[in-house]
Amino acid sequence: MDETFNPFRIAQQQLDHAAERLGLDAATHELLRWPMREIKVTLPVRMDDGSTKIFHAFRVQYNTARGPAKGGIRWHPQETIDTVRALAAWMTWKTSVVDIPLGGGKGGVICNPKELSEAEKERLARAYIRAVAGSLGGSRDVPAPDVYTTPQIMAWMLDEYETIRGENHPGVITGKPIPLGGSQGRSDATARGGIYVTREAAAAYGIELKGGTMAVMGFGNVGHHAALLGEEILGLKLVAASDSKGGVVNPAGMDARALADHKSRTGALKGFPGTDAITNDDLLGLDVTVLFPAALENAITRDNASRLRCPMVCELANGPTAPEADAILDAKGIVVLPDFLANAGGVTVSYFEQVQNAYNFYWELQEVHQRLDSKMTHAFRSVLEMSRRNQVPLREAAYLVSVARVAEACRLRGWV
Ligand SMILES: NC(=O)C1=CN([C@@H]2O[C@H](COP(=O)(O)OP(=O)(O)OC[C@H]3O[C@@H](n4cnc5c(N)ncnc54)[C@H](O)[C@@H]3O)[C@@H](O)[C@H]2O)C=CC1
Ligand SMILES: O=C(O)CCC(=O)C(=O)O
Repeated sequence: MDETFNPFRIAQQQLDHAAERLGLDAATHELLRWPMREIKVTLPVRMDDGSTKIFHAFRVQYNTARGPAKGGIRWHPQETIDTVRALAAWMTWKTSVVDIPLGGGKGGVICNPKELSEAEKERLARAYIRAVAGSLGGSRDVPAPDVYTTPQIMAWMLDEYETIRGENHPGVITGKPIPLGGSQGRSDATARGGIYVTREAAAAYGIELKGGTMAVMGFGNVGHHAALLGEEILGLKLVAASDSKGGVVNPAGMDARALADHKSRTGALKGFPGTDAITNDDLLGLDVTVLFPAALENAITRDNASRLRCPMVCELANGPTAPEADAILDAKGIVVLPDFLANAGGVTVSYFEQVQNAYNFYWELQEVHQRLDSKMTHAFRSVLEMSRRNQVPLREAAYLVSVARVAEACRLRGWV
C-alpha cells in the first residue's frame, strides 16, 4: 500500500495533531496512537465444491477506556490490518464525539463476498465468530455490520456465539434483523445521522438546502439511504450516484427510490432511464449543494480535491478525504462534516439496540429517530462550538472534543 494512503498512518497523523493542540502528555499520546489489542485469525472454510479455502481475518480492540470495544466487521478483498486499525481508531473517536459509553473496535475479513454463495458466507461468518468468540461479549467487544456485511450475516454470527455460550446474548452484536433483537431504525441510522448533521451545519453556515442538489458516491446501504433521506428530510434533489461498477448522472434530478429499486433489480446503477454514465472523479466535481462520499477511504485526494465545487461535503464513509485534500478543501472554504461525526448515527442506534437488548424492551421507530436526532444535534453543536472557539476546521474540532474525552477516561482509570 502507498504509505501516503495508509489509513492507519493517516489516523495516527490526525491524532498527533490533536494531541499536540490538547497538550497531551507523552504517555497518553502514545497510548492513543495504538490499538490496545489485536487479534489475527486464520479461518479454514469448506466451499460448496468440497474444497477448503483459507481466509485471513482480524479484530482490533482499539481503546476501551470509555466502554466495551464497538465497531463493524468489514468483508473486503483489499482489507488489511492497517485498514482495520484505522477504522478501529476512528470508532474510538466516533463513540466519544457522540458521548455514548463505548470504546472503539473493528473487524475485517479478507474476502470477496461477491464470489461467495450464501452457504459459503454463512460458514465464513460462523468460522470468524468461533475464532474470536472468546474476546467478544456485551461488556467486552460488540461487532456490527460494515461494508459488504448485512443483518443476515449478523444473525449467523449471533447464532454461532449463542451456540458456543449455550445461552441467549442478543447484546453481543448489533445491526441484527429485528426479529432477533435488532432495533427499529438501525438500517438507515448512519445516513439519517448524517442528514441531521447536514441540517444543523447548513443552518449554522447559512447554506440553503431546500431545492438544492446532491451527489452520492457509493450507493450501498449508507449511500442509498442518504439519497432517500436527503430528498425526504432536506428537500435535496439527487443528480448523481455511483457504486463500484460506475455512476449515473441526470442534472434534472432522479427519483432516489426508483434508482435504488433499479439497482436491486439489475445489480448496477448503469442503465437507469434518463441518465448518462459518469465516473467517480467527474461525480466529485459536480456543482451540487451537498456531496455525500459513502464508499471507501481516500476517495478525495490531492489530485481531485481542487475540482470540488460544492459548498458542503458530508462524509458518510470512513476516511474518504486524504489529509492533503483536507487542506485544499479548507482553503476553498468548503464545509467538511467529518466522518466520525457525520456517520456516527449507525453506532448510536447500535448503542440503542444494546440498551433495548439489556432491558428486553423495544422502542417504537419514532423514539429511535427522536433520540438519534438529539444525540447527533448535540454532538454537532459541541464540535461547532469547539471549531469557533479555536478557529479550526470541523474535523480538527471533532478530534479535540473526542480525544480529550478518551484521554480523560484513561487518566481517571489510572492508566496514564
Ligand atoms: N454500515 C454502517 O452502519 C456504517 C458504514 N460506514 C461507512 O460507510 C461506507 C459505506 O458502508 P456501507 O454502505 O455499509 O457498505 P455497503 O457495502 O452497503 O456499500 C458500499 C458501497 O460502496 C460502493 N463502492 C465500493 N467501492 C467503490 C468505489 N471505488 N467507488 C464508488 N463506489 C464504491 C459499493 O459498490 C457499494 O455500493 C463505508 O466507508 C463504511 O465504513 C460508516 C458508519 C456506519
Ligand atoms: O454500529 C456499529 O457498532 C458500528 C458501525 C461502524 O462500523 C462504523 O460506524 O463505522
